[in-house]
Amino acid sequence: VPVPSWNLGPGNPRQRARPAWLQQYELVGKIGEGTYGLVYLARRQQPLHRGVRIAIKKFKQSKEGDGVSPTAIREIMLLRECIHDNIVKLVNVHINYVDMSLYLAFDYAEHDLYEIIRHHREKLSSPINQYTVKSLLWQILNGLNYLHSNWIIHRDLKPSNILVMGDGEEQGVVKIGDFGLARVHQAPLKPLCDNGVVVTIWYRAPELLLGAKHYTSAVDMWAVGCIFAELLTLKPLFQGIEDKNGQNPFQLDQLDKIFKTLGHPTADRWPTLLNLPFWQANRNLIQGRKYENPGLYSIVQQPAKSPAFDLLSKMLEYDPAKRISAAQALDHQYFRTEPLPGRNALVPGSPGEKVVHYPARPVDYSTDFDGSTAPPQSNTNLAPQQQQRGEHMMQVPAMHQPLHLPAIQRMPQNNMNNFSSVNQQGRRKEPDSGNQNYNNYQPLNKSRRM
Ligand SMILES: Nc1ncnc2c1ncn2[C@@H]1O[C@H](COP(=O)(O)OP(=O)(O)OP(=O)(O)O)[C@@H](O)[C@H]1O
Repeated sequence: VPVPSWNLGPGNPRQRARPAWLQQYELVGKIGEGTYGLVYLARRQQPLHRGVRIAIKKFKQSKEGDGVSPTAIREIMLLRECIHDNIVKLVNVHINYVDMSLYLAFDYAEHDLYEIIRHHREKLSSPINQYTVKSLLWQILNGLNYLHSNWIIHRDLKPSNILVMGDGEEQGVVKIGDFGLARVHQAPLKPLCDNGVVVTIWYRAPELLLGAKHYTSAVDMWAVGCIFAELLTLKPLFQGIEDKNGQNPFQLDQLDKIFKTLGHPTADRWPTLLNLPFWQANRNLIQGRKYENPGLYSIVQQPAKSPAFDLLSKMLEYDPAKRISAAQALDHQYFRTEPLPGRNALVPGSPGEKVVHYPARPVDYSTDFDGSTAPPQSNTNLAPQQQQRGEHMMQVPAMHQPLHLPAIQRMPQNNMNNFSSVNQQGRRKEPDSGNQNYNNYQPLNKSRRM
């Protein structure tokens, strides 16, 4: 890839200030901002991988200013141990010892479910085809089954954390990302009271909302159920309004939204309910309104007896002990009925169906690694293919400056009558890399397109 004339040369003092690790990349721009840092798009420069896109996460420093945060360290430890088709791959790690900032480079994924769902809802006004829904779900479960089999709970699954590969050899393959808050858990489960609650409110399992002291892998299955419903309807299933002043993790509105759709939980259906701290403490508030007629099937518009509805209701089972596991879900009838799931989720489900072209991830071309904004560059400096993509190579600066960046706007601006703008995204990080033997590794080899 030709380097634009205004790019930093090796003699430039700012260029020399770049750590060796960062010199392997040409920064394209900023693609996102999460709770713990910024995400950039860059291109690899090594001869064998020249031009290959990569997502670089720069972590904010911890508030205490005492170097790389424990969250980041935890993420890396997890990342290094995870290798799976459906888990985003960590390709490089760097700590800048000058300011103790941390950079992680991941394989770049052009799409995520947040944007795919939004495209169907706002641009196409048409549902995602059944084959795509099934293939996405199967791969999410496959990645999750791998994590759960290795005692890792994700805890922050939501559409923006489910990445999908764009054009290329892995097109349409799902990659679970953002394991910032995932932890290796070992039986017996550790108490979590010191951690606070971490799952974004819309995808948060009822036992967490009611103060359960332990996470189990069932919290991820609840989130997958919510994502499954959202894939079917293009709208978040339970859009509770977060009470930021409330007694976290107790979120009455979120619980109310769940109860309204699934009916009020009962001790018959969920015996350990009575032991949950906020159930007892807020009896009057919670039970003020009793919902008895679950309306899930009318919301997702699936026949109550269909395999899709059966699987969904098993994911949204109140009692975490009875909730379906990822391994069981992969074995469900839904995945054995036509259309069968495939490795490339983004191809049409049947001949004659139109291919959907999802838009490329929006990139803020003007923001640099340190968060500063570069003056607009003339396109005449760019190689033809860069001009076509509208890309500007960024100068990579010295890295000692604080980050003061506005988040990239990902909330829908209009056209959203039924879609509350409350905290849709939820934010956190991801992980991966290592090479261990995994007993439950399940390659995508079961269906017709694998
Ligand atoms: N490997 C990747 N390839 C492409 N885009 C990515 C990659 N990893 C993350 N992103 C995108 O970058 C954006 C920010 O990601 P990040 O994980 O930092 O935050 P988040 O998931 O939006 O929120 P939070 O970190 O608070 O959970 C998201 O849009 C996400 O889809």
